[in-house]
Amino acid sequence: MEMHLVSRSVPVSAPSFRAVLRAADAPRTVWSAPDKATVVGSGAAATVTADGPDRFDRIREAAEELFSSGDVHAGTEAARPRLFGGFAFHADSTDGSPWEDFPGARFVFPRVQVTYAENGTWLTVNAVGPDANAEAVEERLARERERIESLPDPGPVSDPPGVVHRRRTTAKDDWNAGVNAAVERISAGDLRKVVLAQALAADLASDLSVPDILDRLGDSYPDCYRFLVEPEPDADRPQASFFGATPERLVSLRGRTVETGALAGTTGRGETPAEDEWLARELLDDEKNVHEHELVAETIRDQLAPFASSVNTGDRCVKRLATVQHLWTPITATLATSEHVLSLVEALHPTPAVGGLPPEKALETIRDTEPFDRGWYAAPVGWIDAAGYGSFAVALRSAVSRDDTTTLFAGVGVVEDSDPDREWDEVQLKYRALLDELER
Ligand SMILES: C=C(O[C@@H]1C=C(C(=O)O)C=C[C@H]1O)C(=O)O
Repeated sequence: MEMHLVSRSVPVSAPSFRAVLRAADAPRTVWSAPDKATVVGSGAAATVTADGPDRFDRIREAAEELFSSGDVHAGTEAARPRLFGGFAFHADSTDGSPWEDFPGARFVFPRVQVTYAENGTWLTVNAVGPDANAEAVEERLARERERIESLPDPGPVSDPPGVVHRRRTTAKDDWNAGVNAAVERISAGDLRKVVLAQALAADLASDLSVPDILDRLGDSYPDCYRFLVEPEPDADRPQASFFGATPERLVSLRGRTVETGALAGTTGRGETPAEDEWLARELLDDEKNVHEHELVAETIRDQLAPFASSVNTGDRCVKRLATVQHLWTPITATLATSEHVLSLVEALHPTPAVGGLPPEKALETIRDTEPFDRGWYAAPVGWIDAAGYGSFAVALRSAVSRDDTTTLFAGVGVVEDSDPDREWDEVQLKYRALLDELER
């Protein structure tokens, strides 16, 4: 099929993010980075998917083909054509529950997109295929504009749905055994670090409104990346949604400027500002957490080095979120030659913030230990454009919902002096970000 692409945008008077998302069709898309435009996508004008270890290259090739013949009037940079999506954590396919509908990689070019940018709100209509033509897209744009501008006010944000039942994939004893076995491998010199995760399935008391949750997460976690990814609707199954608010950037590329960072090492929030400060200081001084963190920072620098003419590391500091505090080191680089952002995504994923060291042994330990499929949890989510620039986050503080069950994921870095009880508590703390939006 010839991949002719047509894209048209106009400014619109802004209905709220929640009103637009509530009215969007599946597959719905949300992407919102701190201090950047927020995007809501409705439907798919085109979809590219890939599986297996070559999935990064396959997506890049498909994107290049899609963007190769564009008739684009975007009006503003934020509304230029972008593909939104992500990857599975592991290179082999994800078919365990609740990931049945999620391929190894999937990106969507939204059919209708609303972009909340610094210079106003933009409505975009896209079409792809042999029949795509400017006239039809402009007509659709006029119709969509009328529809969007007359969307009803959605009223107050709904209460959390409530949780009637929780099922853990990992019993406490199994967790202790898994962490202890990993610590033994580390002591034996087989492994330096491994990130072990758990899943928690929450059966809900009433319907979940993903738009309402994402809206509230925007208020509670303004410094996080919010995302929503939906697989192709399937008539035989209720729609699945993967969403979250993650503090971790994997990598952004614009021109030759690369922005990334190490985020690893965790403590809680205090009851008072003084207690917060005390916990932050303790985290900065804690040998175990600093070690766990530095393995991540070093590895990111090593992975970037082959691409870069320079790599710069900022000061290690504390990133304070509503429920946790993390050690964070900003890292920037300048590329030696132009690269596609997916080459950097492939080189960096998974960093030892979510995988471990050495990478192959850590992945094997994860597979042997975790009794569930990570699916897209802890994997790259973000966007790419026609220039090969893009921005990716690590899909943490995330959940998959389908029907009346929402499955949450959270993990912790295990190093030589890890204690299973403390690591268990840290997993529960990381669940809070989303569990607070589900429990009454
Ligand atoms: C693995 C997760 O978080 C990662 C692990 C951290 C840690 O071990 O301290 C901190 C932030 C993230 O890099 C998660 O949230 O599920």
